[in-house]
This record gives sequence, C-alpha cells and structure tokens, in this order.
Amino acid sequence: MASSRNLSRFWEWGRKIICVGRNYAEHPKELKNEVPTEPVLFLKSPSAYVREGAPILLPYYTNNLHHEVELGVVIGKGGTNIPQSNAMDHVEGYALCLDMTARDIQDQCKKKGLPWTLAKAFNTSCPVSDFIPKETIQDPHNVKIWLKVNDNLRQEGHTSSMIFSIPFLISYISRIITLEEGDLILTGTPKGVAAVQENDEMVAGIDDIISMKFQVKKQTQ
Ligand SMILES: O=C(O)/C=C/C(=O)CC(=O)C(=O)O
Ligand SMILES: [Mg+2]
Repeated sequence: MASSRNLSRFWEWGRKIICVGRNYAEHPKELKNEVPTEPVLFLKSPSAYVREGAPILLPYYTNNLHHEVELGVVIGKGGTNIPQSNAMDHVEGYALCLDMTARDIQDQCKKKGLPWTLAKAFNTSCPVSDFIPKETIQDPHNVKIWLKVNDNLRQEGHTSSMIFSIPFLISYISRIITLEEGDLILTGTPKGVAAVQENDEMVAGIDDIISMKFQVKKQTQ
C-alpha cells in the first residue's frame, strides 16, 4: 500500500467525504424513489466528521433529522480513472459511518430542484467509528450493519444487498472526482431510516467487529 502517513485518524486529514445514495434497493423504495441505474453521488464537508464522545448536533433549521447507518471505505492510494479490476488496491480500510440527514430539508430541496447541501453536509452530519484496517473485514460485501436508537433496533442490513459494489463505486467516482489518500466513501444505507430527537442515544455496529455510540444534542447558537 502506498500510504506513507498513518490513516488510523483519517477524519483529521480533512479530505473529501463522498456519499453514495440509494445504493440498497429497499431504501429508495421506502422513500418512494426510483431504484437508480447509475450511482447517486453527493458530498459532505470535512466539518461533518464527529467522533465518539462528542454529540451529533441537531441543525436549528430541521424538524426531522434521520439516521442512516452506512459502511465507509477509507482510501489509501489515490487515483483517477481507476479500473474496477484493481480498485480494492486503493482501499486502506473501513469505518462505520452515519449519514445524518435533515429529511424535511432534503424533501424541500428535491421539490425545488436544489442541491442537498443543507440536508446532508452540516457540521456533525458524519459520525465515524475508529478506523478498521482492511484485513479485519475479509469481504466488505458480506457484513451486517445495524443501528439501535435508545436500545430499539431501527436498521439492519447486509452489504451483499448493495446495488453497486465497492470496486464499481471506486472506479465510477474516480472517473469524475480524483480520489486522494484519506478520502472516505459512504456506500449507502439499508432500510429503516427514521427520526431522532434531542437526547436520543444511537448505537451502531458492523457485525461484532465494531460498534459506536452517539448522543443527539440541540445546537446552541
Ligand atoms: O432521494 C431521497 O429521498 C433520499 C436519498 C438519500 O438520502 C440517499 C442516501 O443518502 C442513501 O441512500 O444512503
Ligand atoms: Mg446515505
């Protein structure tokens, strides 16, 4: 692997967070969207990163903040036009991620044909787990991701249900946006997305490989 710096704290690098939407057929169906024939992409800002011990902040402008549990892929070796056949050589590891989404704002943006930035890219919209070295997950298309809110199971999905595989996504994205060491790709959420309230506690995991816990707090202005 070409990585010269330690990626174990990739969230401190301030690199791109590239998100794939509607990548589990069951999720677009629950939101009454079409199942895509090409990946749906959007970005989060580096200030979206938040780590265990710090709260997820409810943006002041939403009344419907949703959780989306997702498998994150951490890029070790950058590239443009990466062929699918060696895409996995560009992966350094994984992370469990939440794609926190202001669903009411996203719905308004969709109706107006506006970008999703306010709904998806706000501060603390990307809680991440510790870095998971690549060797820890033998097959990233064969793990279960899950999320509980206040001890109630809300989301449970298997990465084998992804529409577009990780090598396909790396290759597809790198033809549009050059991938760099330290970038994070969120691979989409399974069904079960729903709202969280102030003081809710979310616990999420990848099988029994890793888990993380976050509390939701109101933003103080
Ligand atoms: O199109 C919608 O209404 C919602 C799409 C998403 O929020 C997509 C994702 O972020 C996802 O599927 O993970
Ligand atoms: Mg998502």
